[in-house]
Amino acid sequence: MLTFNAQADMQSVRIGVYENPPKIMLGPDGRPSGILGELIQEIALREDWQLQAVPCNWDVCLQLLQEGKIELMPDVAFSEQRQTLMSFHHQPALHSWSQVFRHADVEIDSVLDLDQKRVAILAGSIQQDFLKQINQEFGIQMELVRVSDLQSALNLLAEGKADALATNNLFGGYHGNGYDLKQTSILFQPARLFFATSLNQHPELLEKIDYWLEQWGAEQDSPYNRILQNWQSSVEVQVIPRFVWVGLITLLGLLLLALLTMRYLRQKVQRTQHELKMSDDKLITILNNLQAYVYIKDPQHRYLYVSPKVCELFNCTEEEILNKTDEAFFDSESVAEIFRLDDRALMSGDSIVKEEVNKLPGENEPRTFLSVKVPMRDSKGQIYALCGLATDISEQKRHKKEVHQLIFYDVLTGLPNRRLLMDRLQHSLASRHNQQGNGAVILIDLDNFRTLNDTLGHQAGDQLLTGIATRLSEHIRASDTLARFGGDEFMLLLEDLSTDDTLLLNQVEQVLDKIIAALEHPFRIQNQEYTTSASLGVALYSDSKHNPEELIKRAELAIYDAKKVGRNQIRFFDTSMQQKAEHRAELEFGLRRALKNQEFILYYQPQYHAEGEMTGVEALIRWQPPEQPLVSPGDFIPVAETTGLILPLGQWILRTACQQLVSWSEHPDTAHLTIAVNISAAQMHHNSFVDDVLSILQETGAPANRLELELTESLLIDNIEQTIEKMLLLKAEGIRFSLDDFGTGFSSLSLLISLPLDTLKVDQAFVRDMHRDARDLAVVRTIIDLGRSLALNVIAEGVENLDQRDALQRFGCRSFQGFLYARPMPIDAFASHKNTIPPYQGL
Ligand SMILES: Nc1nc2c(ncn2[C@@H]2O[C@@H]3COP(=O)(O)O[C@H]4[C@@H](O)[C@H](n5cnc6c(=O)[nH]c(N)nc65)O[C@@H]4COP(=O)(O)O[C@H]3[C@H]2O)c(=O)[nH]1
Repeated sequence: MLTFNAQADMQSVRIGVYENPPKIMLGPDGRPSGILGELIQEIALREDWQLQAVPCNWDVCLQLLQEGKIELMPDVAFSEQRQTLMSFHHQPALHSWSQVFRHADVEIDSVLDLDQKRVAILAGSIQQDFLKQINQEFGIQMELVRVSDLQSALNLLAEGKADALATNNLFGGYHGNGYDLKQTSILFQPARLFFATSLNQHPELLEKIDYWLEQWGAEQDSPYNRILQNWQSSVEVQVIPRFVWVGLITLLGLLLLALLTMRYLRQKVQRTQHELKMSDDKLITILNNLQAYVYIKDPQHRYLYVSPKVCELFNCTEEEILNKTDEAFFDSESVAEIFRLDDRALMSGDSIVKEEVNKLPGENEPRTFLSVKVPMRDSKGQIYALCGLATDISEQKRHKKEVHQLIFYDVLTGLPNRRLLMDRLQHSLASRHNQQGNGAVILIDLDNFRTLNDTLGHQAGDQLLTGIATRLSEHIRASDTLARFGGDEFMLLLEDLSTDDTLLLNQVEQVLDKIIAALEHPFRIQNQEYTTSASLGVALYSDSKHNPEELIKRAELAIYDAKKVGRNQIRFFDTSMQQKAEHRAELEFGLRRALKNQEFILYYQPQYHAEGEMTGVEALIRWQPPEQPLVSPGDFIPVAETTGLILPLGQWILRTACQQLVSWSEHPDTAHLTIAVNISAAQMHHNSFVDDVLSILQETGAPANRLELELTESLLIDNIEQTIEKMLLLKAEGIRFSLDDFGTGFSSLSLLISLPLDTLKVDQAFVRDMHRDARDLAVVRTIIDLGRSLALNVIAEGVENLDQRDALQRFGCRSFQGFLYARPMPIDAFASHKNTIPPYQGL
């Protein structure tokens, strides 16, 4: 609070005084001294202020000012923050800057030298804040020793408890000599010094100070300048001349720039360090989780680094592995190979990628590693180590092998399968350009395999197939390929055979003999001896013009031909087979079209009783292609049977015959006539045969007892029980059955007895030759006798003349069919047909 001297109206102004020479201090007379002390005395003199010095240290002075216990505080550097607490005049009372002064014994040239140094500072001063920041910005560890007054700081320096002092330049300069202080180049925070009042208090005091400073600043010989000059002798720099100020600002700018640069660099270093740490961490995480073995070895194969996976593999700790070579971990053979590859990479300087197969002691199976070896170079390009990355691919390898086995090998026999054989054949044909030598494919088809399967079961079949595979494998060369080609088919591919035709045939025949011989010996199937045979089809090749499919087809054609003759046959493919095959293909195509375009016609051949009366007809199919001659069934029925076209064709025949029966049933003259329809094996064995026949009967309304189904002996070979079952079902509906071609096959009497037959047909081949061949005559008589004894109707077909008819009748045959009476004819011709053959006169 300002007080006034009542007598002289003098304003009492209390000023805080602390020891900061040469700027401010308490004079021996108890009055403010130093530059600012004397200055304020000069002003007080002129303004009639009764100046009262209140001794305090910096902190206490500030406190007193806040509390209003002093009016003025000298030597206050202006700052934005202080402006919120105190009020300042405008004209700076003094300029100064902060500077680090070192003890003469301590080396400090730059900010970085402050690291680990004890620097004394006035507690709460602006130097304190700044130096704290320096610590942070530069990442140095400077110890800030706080003191309540600057004298204490000097004492600490004198006692060796501080290495440096950060203070204003004036104070440092003033005490430089006395305390062995040396200026450093660390200058910072230039400051403008003012007298301050508590915030917004006593503006009149500040106004007066401004007034006098302005006055005196302009005068050369003003009290202000005299004070400065007086103190000049005690400090090296008292007032900063303008050019020094500019220099200082520049210096400061540079310092700030340096600081900023340093800060930027430091941040960059920190960032880089951080990034390095991050990538280090990342790298360690990656290495720890990598499903690969990573290592670094020196040129002597000693491990310098191993990833955790390597430790796992060797079942050792990192310490146990480092400095050891692979000799400690793999078997000797593996080690030799590892060293060889390591050395190759180290010597050549090139990376190596290789599959390594190494065996670890104690493991039964070797492991396969996909290994990458990369030589490591120093800054001069010298190789100093080898970095490796290996992945265990054993599982994939095994898996790949299994998949390969499944794709290319037959599961049952372990032989190559069709696919692999085709592949090898393709390869063999493709390499014909470069190689001499012919080749052959031999298709081996087991006879009666189906019967074995049906009678003894699939296991027996499998046993035979594996037995055959083993036996045949023993008789072939390593360069030949034996494959399982299908159910009961094997294929043998012979390569590099002679180019001489005769020699080539000899070679192939030798192999065929070996195959036949190998199969001749009985096999042991389910503890029984089982003898088998095979049909062999051979196709030779000598150039690359063929493709694999074509060659296989040729072998199949040959085997087809072999099977036609019987079992246990060998056939070489020849071009006539090819022609036949092509003809068959054409026929098949034509038949499909014929079915669609309804090019078929049903012919009827009458059957007569001995008395001359027509009893029925045999329906015989004809194919009438547009603008082409009629095709007889002998040419197309076999193709229809093998292609399955017989099923739709058979249905058409049955339906047409049934419609004819319906039409005849409407006329008394024809109502008694029967129609015999030929049934093929494929039709009979088809699941829906019975249903198909019955539904056609129902659909057409034909009388079932007028329909006769003609079966052949060969049809009865397979599935006899099932065939009988079907016959009984149809017979129950009134349908009749006749057996064609009886005597041409091998049917036994017991089979004949078990069949629900109505008619037995004497095959036309026996009838034709009965007068030329006594054996045929005997067969004819036997069949007729047999039929009669079984109470079957016996009909002879192919009767061409009266001699034949008469002889047959003499033997007891009562029914006839043949050109003698009529040829097969279309229905139109049938209406006008009359029997002109006189009855037998002999009886
Ligand atoms: N040399 C001579 N031949 C005579 C005489 N009498 C009849 N033939 C012929 O003998 C064959 C009798 O028929 P198949 O033995 O059932 O033999 C038939 C039969 O197996 C089959 N076939 C004919 N039509 C059909 C049919 O509709 N369905 C089925 N599945 N096969 C049929 O085709 C074979 C041949 O039929 P086709 O050529 O019509 O020949 C017929 C017939 O024309 C004769 O006195 N002398």
